[in-house]
Amino acid sequence: MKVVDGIQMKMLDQTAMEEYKIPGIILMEQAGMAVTEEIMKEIQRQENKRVMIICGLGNNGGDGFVAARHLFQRGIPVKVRIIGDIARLNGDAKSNYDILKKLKTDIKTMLDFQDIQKLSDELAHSGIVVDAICGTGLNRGADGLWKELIRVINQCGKYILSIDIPSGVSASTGNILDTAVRANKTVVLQLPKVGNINFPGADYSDEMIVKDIGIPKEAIERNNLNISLITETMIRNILPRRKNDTHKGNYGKAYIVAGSMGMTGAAMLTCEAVFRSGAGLLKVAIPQSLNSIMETRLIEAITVPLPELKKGVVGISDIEKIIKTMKESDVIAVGPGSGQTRELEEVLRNIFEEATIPIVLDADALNSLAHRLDMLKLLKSTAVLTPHIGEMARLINIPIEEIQRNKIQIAMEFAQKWKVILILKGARTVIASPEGKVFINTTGNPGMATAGSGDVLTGIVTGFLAQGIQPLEAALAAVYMHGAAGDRAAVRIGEYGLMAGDIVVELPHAIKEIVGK
Ligand SMILES: NC(=O)C1=CN([C@@H]2O[C@H](COP(=O)(O)OP(=O)(O)OC[C@H]3O[C@@H](n4cnc5c(N)ncnc54)[C@H](O)[C@@H]3O)[C@@H](O)[C@H]2O)[C@@H](O)CC1
Ligand SMILES: Nc1ncnc2c1ncn2[C@@H]1O[C@H](COP(=O)(O)OP(=O)(O)O)[C@@H](O)[C@H]1O
Ligand SMILES: [K+]
Repeated sequence: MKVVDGIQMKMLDQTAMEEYKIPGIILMEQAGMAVTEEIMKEIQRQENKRVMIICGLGNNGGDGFVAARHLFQRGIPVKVRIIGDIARLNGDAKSNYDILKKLKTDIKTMLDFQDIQKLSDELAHSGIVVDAICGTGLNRGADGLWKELIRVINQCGKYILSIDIPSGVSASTGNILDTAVRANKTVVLQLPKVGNINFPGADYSDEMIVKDIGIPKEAIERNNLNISLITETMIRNILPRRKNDTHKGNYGKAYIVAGSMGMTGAAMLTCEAVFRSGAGLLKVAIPQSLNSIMETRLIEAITVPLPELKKGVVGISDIEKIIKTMKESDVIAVGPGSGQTRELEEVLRNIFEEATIPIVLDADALNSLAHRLDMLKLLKSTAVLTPHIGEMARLINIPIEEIQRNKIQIAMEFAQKWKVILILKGARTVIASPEGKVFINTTGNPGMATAGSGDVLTGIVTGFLAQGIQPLEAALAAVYMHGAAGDRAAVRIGEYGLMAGDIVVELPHAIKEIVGK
């Protein structure tokens, strides 16, 4: 499913109106009707059926006017309060205001703090509050009267339904510009906005329902929208069913270079995830002194002990052995628990120069790259980078907070600039492709914020790549399944005690649910 930012939604509205000749007032009518439908559902559930609709002066407010009219016609007690001077109403919103006025509904404007206080008193008698203050048109933080209005709405304790996006949330990023309405439900118009999906906007949107307002599918396709939500259907189409007449050779040879003294566990988790995502064979290169630990725990993998220059870490002296095994493999992953050394940079340089297979780079491989991003230019094959936000900050030398505020834009620019697939991990992982496509993942839960869960993701991407799934598709499927496995684990044992190993345990079940066997 496509997701849009504020600008893309405006373009889409324009395409519908200008090229498909759909009058804006018809779109607004459908938006208002969709909202009415949802309000009517809530009215069935609420004892107090009085509705208060709070409108701004833009088209979001216009949607509110339409809903007010439909509720009025159905005999529902409804009041409309407008924030700002109605002399500034125009276009379709003005037309709908005029109709409401003629119908002699209870409409008042709010121009000062006293009016907001009056609203506060009135809200005590309302059952449902509709937030139609502002939608995709938000252009700055809600301050002054708006701030007070939002405070009063949030404190009223009534059921709050937002139209399109809770007022105060940026549709393009999900950031809260100062303050925002905390909705119980958001009726999202036509397509989800980035701000409904990304945090913190997703928390403010709460329960969401996407409603068609009549923008033609063709118009949506024509706009070349570059952001999508990863859906279950998408993943079902990516992950093939296993054919009967096959052997382990058909499911690929994965090669992992991971682990160092004190971090053998990272390598272990990655390797287990490789097998649990269906790869046929796995070789793991591990510093010699750690080999016996690895062999005891992971009996299915073949270990390739590396002679060590320094005890417990991979070094440049190992490179010939690494390259030789790489040339016999279908995918290589480097980094989980590798330890950050100057030597690892050199190991990476050699791998980049020689590899013709997909490369997955995680953790210490990314930290090593941070000083030498230019090395990515050496790549002859596709690389998938899996930084969390801290690693991303180190990679591009931008503060964490700035990346957090602008995840999509930053991920997109990085993937395009360096021609890699970027998996920017977190609560709502963003995947960006060299072609400028961006995907947002919604599976996963805070229980996964625990040591080693990133190593598991690296193993899943590597496992899917080993099986010949195309890099972007492998990244999408891995991120989705990683979250889905985490969600299963959270259902079983809760979020508190969830450990990375639990994600590995649930992974095959999560895959089976999607693939069917
Ligand atoms: N043809 C269209 O464009 C349609 C738009 N629709 C609705 O219209 C919304 C977008 O409408 P608009 O672009 O008119 O804008 P909004 O209605 O979202 O915003 C209203 C106005 O508030 C002002 N504003 C923004 N931030 C403010 C702040 N912090 N403090 C004070 N004032 C502020 C701006 O001047 C803006 O024009 C969508 O979210 C959707 O609900 C729907 O009616 C469907 C059709
Ligand atoms: N709140 C959350 N919601 C969804 N996924 C999460 C959440 N917290 C963490 N995750 C996922 O867990 C993984 C954590 O990875 P990472 O930080 O690299 O862990 P580690 O370095 O310990 O292996 C990422 O894939 C991330 O998307
Ligand atoms: K709104």
